[in-house]
Amino acid sequence: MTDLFSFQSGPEQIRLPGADVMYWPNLGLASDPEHYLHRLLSETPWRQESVRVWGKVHQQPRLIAWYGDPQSNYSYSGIKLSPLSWSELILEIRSVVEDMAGEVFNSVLLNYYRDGNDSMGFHSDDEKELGARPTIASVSLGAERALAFKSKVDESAKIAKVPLASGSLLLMKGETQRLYKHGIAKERGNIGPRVNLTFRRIGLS
Ligand SMILES: O=C(O)CCC(=O)C(=O)O
Ligand SMILES: [Fe+2]
Repeated sequence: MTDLFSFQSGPEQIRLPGADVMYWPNLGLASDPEHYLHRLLSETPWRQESVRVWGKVHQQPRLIAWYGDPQSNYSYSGIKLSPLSWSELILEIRSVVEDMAGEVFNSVLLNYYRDGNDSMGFHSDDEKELGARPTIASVSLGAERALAFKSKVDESAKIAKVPLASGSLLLMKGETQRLYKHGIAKERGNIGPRVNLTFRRIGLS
C-alpha cells in the first residue's frame, strides 16, 4: 500500500543572508495534516491573552497554548505562561520534528489563527530563556499563511515571504533571531483556520 503522507520532500534552504532557515514542505506525519489540525482545534484549551506592547495593553490577535516539561515557564510581552503537560498527540508530532531537526525540544507554543484577521506582529524569538542562538522548529497545519522575514541590520533589504504549507516544517537556527524579525500578516479573503506549533528548547531555571 502506498502511504501518501509517509514520504518527505525537501529540505529547501531559504535565502536570507546570515540566517539559517530550512523548509520541508512535508514533515511526513503519520496521517493527513487535516487530522492533526482538527484534533488540535478541538483538544487544546485555547486562550486569548492580553499583552503589553509599548506600554499599551491589548488582546493578542490569535489564540495560544503553551505545553512543555514542568518548570518550562515562558514569558514574553508581559505574559507569563506555565506549561500544560504534554498530550499524546503533541508528543507524536514532537518526535517526528526531533528526528527531522536532529535536536530535542522541551516546550512548544501553539498558535491558532482563526481566519485571515488573526496575525502575529514582527518579532524575534530572542527571550533569554532560549539562549543565544536558539533553534525553533515550526510546524504548520491548515490554511497556508506567509511567514515574513525582515532584516534587523539592513533596512534596504526586501521583506522575504515564505508560504508555509499544511504539514510543513520550518527550522530557524543560528543567527536567524539576531539578524531577522518574523511575523504573520493579516490576509484578505476567505482564509480558513491555521494551527502552528513552534517547538523550543528553553533553559530550565
Ligand atoms: O505562526 C507562525 O508560523 C509563526 C509563529 C511564531 O513566530 C512564534 O510562535 O514565535
Ligand atoms: Fe516567532
